[in-house]
Amino acid sequence: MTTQQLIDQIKKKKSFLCVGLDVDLNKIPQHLLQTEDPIFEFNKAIIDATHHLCVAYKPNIAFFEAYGLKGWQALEKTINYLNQNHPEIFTIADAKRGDIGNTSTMYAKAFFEDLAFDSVTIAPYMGKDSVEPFLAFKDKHTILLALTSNQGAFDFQTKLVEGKELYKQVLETSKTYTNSENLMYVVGATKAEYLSEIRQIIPDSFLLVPGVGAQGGNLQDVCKYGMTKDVGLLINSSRGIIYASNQEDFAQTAAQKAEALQKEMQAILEA
Ligand SMILES: O=C(O)c1cc(=O)[nH]c(=O)n1[C@@H]1O[C@H](COP(=O)(O)O)[C@@H](O)[C@H]1O
Repeated sequence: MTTQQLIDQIKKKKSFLCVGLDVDLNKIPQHLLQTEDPIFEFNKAIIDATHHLCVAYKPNIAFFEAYGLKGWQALEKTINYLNQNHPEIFTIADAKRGDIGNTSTMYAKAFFEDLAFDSVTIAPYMGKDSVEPFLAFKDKHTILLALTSNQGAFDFQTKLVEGKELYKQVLETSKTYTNSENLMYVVGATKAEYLSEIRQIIPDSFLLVPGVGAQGGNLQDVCKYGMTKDVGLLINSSRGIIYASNQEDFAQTAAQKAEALQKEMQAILEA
């Protein structure tokens, strides 16, 4: 998917919501456990109930890998279901990969070609030759971890390296990579106060912003400091939406939570 197609979808739906699919069999409604593929059935129900309210889905690969072969098959069914039924929706493989060049190429093939995701999250710390293999894919997007939502972000990312915070070095250096127009970045919603400075370095790039809801990040602050003329934001919520109910009404309740966020986004876009 091109960035322009994503922007068009945001404008049409008046939403920049990304629903995170972090499926935990201990948290999903009991009745789904009787089905042949509880992970896929859960995702399908959530997608059917929320696709008109969001512009992206982000399956977190850990939650599939944890269930072995069945988990990976459920991931494949989920991305195929999205690509076949909702091709306009932006898909993110939250895999946080990155390795030496030839290995990164294989990761890129796995997520961009075999599974046909639009984007994948990547850890930047192995540098240029670990990121560029992902950037080589046309109309696919590489979402680099810049300043993450968790407390551990302060261990390294905000530390000064040659007089500049490491996450700023990541932003600046990544702009020099071949095909850097295919880059997006992760900035946690819990780090909204850093967004003004981040926008000075990457004024137009899309940001994937996790951490609203369960982690306490604030949507209004993120938009105030991080929004661009083309919105430039994908706000992710996982647990706050998909586990709002663990009863038979789970998909309907998820849709209510998604709609509340979408309405908040619409109000910001129309302000
Ligand atoms: O790359 C991510 O998506 C990510 C980066 C980050 O800094 N913080 C973060 O929470 N995430 C992911 O975003 C999702 C957040 O989930 P909730 O806190 O349940 O909304 C999880 O899948 C995390 O792995």
